[in-house]
Amino acid sequence: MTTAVNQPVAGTPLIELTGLNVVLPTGERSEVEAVKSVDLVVHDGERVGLVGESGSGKSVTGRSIAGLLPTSPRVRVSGSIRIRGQEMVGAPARTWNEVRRKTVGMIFQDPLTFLNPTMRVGRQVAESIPDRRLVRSGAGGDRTARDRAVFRFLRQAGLPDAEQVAASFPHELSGGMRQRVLIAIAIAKEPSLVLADEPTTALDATVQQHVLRTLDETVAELGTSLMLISHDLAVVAGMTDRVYVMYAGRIVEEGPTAQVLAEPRHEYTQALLRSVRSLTDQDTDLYSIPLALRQRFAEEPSHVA
Ligand SMILES: Nc1ncnc2c1ncn2[C@@H]1O[C@H](COP(=O)(O)OP(=O)(O)OP(=O)(O)O)[C@@H](O)[C@H]1O
Repeated sequence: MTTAVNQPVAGTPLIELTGLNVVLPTGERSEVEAVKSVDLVVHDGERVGLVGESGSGKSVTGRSIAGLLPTSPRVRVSGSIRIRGQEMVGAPARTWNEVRRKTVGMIFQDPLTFLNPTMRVGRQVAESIPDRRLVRSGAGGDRTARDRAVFRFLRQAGLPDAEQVAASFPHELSGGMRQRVLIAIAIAKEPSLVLADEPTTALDATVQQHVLRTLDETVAELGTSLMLISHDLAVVAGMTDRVYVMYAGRIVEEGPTAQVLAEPRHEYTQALLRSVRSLTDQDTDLYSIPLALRQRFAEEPSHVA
């Protein structure tokens, strides 16, 4: 069967979750309803945030979109996951593989669990470049063309010393560099959606800001959609147009990011915002909350009451 999961379909959202429930086993006789009745939409070119405290169900929602839930037969998924209009609940593994190859590029919190420790970085990026991309660029599929593309993606992901990075093993790179490698791998696939789950949580503040900037610029350059999962409102405020707030497995609030931050309706969102506002006001980078909020509100006064 041929699927067309990477082809835009007029009037059809790129991602559409409807009444999604995910139950995961937590022990021999116990389970958790990690995601409850979630409705969520991402359109082509949109930047959407998913925020909430630890354990609220953000990652499980993200993994549902990438078909990366645990494989146990005790995992129960109900409701609907449509990708380019195609129902994915119950879809065979090969359809999910195709989605991950062409449509959804994921960036995880911990690159070391994703990267192969025994393979040089360049080869890992090379393997994610689809042949069709090289052929379209007129380069054909030969080794040199692929190497050139690898260096280009690494540079695009904020690694100017691309040749050296490509020749390295993951453990030879810093945390920030590894995270950029994941960005390179994700964008090399030319996905319709970059799904970044806490992409910078493990990094220190300065590196975090650089990596976020790279992700921001790269997504803008490629015109892909972005779904950014974070417990950190600061990150989401600076980089998304629309935000979903999750609490205890449910979406409790959704709207334009500036509006949700300016006039949070749900008490949980208000509490999230209060805790962020009590943070230091000394940050000066775009991706630190006080400034991010100020800039957002300054740029979009129509959203502010
Ligand atoms: N592989 C798993 N097996 C069993 N339960 C899981 C699994 N992954 C997550 N859970 C549970 O599902 C619920 C939602 O977890 P999830 O990881 O989606 O939260 P989160 O909002 O992403 O939190 P964090 O920011 O800490 O990652 C939690 O109760 C968690 O313990």
